[in-house]
Amino acid sequence: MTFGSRLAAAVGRFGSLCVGIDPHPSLLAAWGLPDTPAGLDTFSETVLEAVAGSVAVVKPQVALFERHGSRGMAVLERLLKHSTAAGVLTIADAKRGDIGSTMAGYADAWLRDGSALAADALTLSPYLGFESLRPALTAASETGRGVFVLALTSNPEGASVQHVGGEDSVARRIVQAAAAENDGGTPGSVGLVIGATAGAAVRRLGLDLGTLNGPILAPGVGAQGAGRQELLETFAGASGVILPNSSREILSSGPDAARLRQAVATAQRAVDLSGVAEPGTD
Ligand SMILES: O=C(O)c1cc(=O)[nH]c(=O)n1[C@@H]1O[C@H](COP(=O)(O)O)[C@@H](O)[C@H]1O
Repeated sequence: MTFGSRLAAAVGRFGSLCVGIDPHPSLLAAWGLPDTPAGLDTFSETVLEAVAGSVAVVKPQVALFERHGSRGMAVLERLLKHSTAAGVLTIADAKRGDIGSTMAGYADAWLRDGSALAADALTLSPYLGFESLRPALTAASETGRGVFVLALTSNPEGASVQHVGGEDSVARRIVQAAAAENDGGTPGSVGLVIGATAGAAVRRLGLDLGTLNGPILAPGVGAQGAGRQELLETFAGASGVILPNSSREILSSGPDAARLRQAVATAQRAVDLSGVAEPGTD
């Protein structure tokens, strides 16, 4: 079964919220945990336990494991395995992108069966050229995994690259290139990352999100200020699954499991777009 189909099924069951597992040093401190691999492990397992059975997908932020070297990455390996065992899909947020020959190494690490770091999907940066991502696209397609390619990121600096080109902007080309990877039938497994805060740019650059036939990861909910209204405005023209991601806002309610669950439920309600009229239709 493809990632696109597995994701659609999981979202149908649990809703579309993606919970980011971002063990920032400040959050570890707030939870009374040491900034060590053991602290990361307790943090990650507590979040997973709180969300298992109620969310479709988690997104561990790789940098925050990598800063602890091999022992941090071992914690991430365990988290990926335990998430799968708990029936929660994983998006490894590593934002990988390299020249083709060495991109194959990243693809083997994150998207191949038997790799200790294999996740259900991986975030990719296309700014060495979309085609340089081919080894990851191939590995994902061969193993039933997915990718999320950065198109319009939620940080203000992204505009200096992604908005370049006017009507034929860099972001627009990324959207078109990703859409070309997804055939029209089953839900595609080549997704995009578009910040939930990027609605004005989506409109100004004229991005057509209706033809992607793949999922869109939408970080920026909560700590970065986006909510239901921003999601509606940004993704009014989209047709596939939208995965709003919230990390710090949810995580700051830990370490108490009941409070974490409550924060997840609150975020799920905030991003639930079902039954909401589209802007301008009321
Ligand atoms: O690829 C991402 O996930 C990502 C892309 C983007 O444009 N903006 C963005 O914030 N992210 C990630 O989404 C998460 C957002 O975290 P919070 O702002 O704490 O909810 C972090 O892990 C970011 O690295």
